[in-house]
Amino acid sequence: MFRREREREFKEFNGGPPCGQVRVLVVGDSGVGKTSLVHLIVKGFSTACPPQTIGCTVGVKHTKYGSPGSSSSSLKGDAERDFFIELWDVSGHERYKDCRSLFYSQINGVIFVHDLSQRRTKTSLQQWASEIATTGTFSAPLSSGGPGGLPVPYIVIGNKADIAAKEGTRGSSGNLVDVARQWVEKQGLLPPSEELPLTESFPGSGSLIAAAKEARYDKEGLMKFFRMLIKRRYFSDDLSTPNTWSISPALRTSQCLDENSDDDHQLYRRTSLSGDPYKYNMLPPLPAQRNLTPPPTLYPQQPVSVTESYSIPRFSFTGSQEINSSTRSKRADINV
Ligand SMILES: Nc1nc2c(ncn2[C@@H]2O[C@H](COP(=O)(O)OP(=O)(O)OP(=O)(O)O)[C@@H](O)[C@H]2O)c(=O)[nH]1
Repeated sequence: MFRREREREFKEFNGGPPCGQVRVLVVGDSGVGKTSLVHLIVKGFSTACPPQTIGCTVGVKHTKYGSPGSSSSSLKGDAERDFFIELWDVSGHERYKDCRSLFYSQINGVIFVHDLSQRRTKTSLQQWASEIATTGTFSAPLSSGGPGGLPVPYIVIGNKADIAAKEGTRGSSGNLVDVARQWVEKQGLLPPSEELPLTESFPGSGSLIAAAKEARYDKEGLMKFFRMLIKRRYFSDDLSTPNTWSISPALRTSQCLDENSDDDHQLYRRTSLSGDPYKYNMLPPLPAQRNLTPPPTLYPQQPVSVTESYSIPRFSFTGSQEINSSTRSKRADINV
C-alpha cells in the first residue's frame, strides 16, 4: 500500500511543475547583519544601507538541483529542476519578540547569524534556537534535536569579519562583559590570556565567516547547506532515521561546515527526541511528503504564500547523482 501511495505521489509530481522550495530561517540579534547577508546571498552584491527589518522579510534565491543532462519536462525523476530557497529574515529587534514566532512555520533549516565583534550575539544564539524549537513547526525534521532541541539542520555564520579583523578577536563589542574585560585588562588586573566567564556559548565554536558589507562569504559552504536541505526534503527516503545528521553523506557535508562538528553530533545524540516524536511537531515516517504540492509556478514570490498544510512531492534520485558535479560550486566562488 505504501508503495502504491509513493507511485501515485510520484506520478502526481511529474504532472506538476518541475520545481520545489525550501524554507530557511535567518535569525540572530538585531544589527548582526542578517538583512545584509540575505541581500548578498540573493543579489550577489552587498547593500550599503539595509533597512531595519520590520517583523520579517523574505528573500528568494533560485538554484537548480539534479542532473542537467535530463530534461525537466521528462518523466524522469533525476532531471535538473528549479528550486527556490526562501530566506526568512526575522527581525532581531526586541519589539517583535512576542510575535516573531508567527514566522516559524514549516522550517527546513536555520541560519544563525552573529556579529564577530560582539560576543554576546553568539551567546544569544542558544536562546534563538530554543525559541524556534519550542514555537516553530518543521518540514522534514531530524529524528534528534540540535541546540535547544532544534529538529532541523542549521549553520552558524559569524558576520562582520572585517570589523573583527581590524579590532582583533578580543575587540570591544559594546557589551558590558566585554567592556569590563577590556577595562580590567587595561588596569593590568587580568592577564590577557584569561577570560571573564561568559554565561553560555552556542554549541560548536566554528562557523562560516562573512563580511556582508564587503560582499565576502563562503558561497560554496552555503550552497552545500541549501542543497542538503533540498535533498532532505525532496529526495530523502527515510527522514526519521536516528542520527541522520551524522550518517547521511549529504548531511555529513553540512556537518563539515562547522569546524567543531563533533560537539554538535554529541549534542544531537544527547537531545534525542525519540521518546516523543510529536513534541517538536515531528511527523510520522515520510511526514511532510504526504500532503504537500510543489509551488504551482516558477514565480519567485510564490513559495512565500505556500500554506502550512502542503505536502512534499518526492523525486527519485540515485545516490551518485545526489549532487551533480556541474551544480557543485567551485572553490573560486569563495571569497572569504
Ligand atoms: N562593517 C560591517 N558592517 C556590516 C556588515 N554586515 C552588516 N553591517 C552593518 O550592520 C548594520 C546592521 O545590518 P542589518 O543587515 O540591518 O542587520 P540585521 O541583523 O538585519 O538587523 P535587524 O533588522 O535589526 O534584525 C548595518 O549598518 C549594516 O551596514 C559587515 O559585514 N561588516
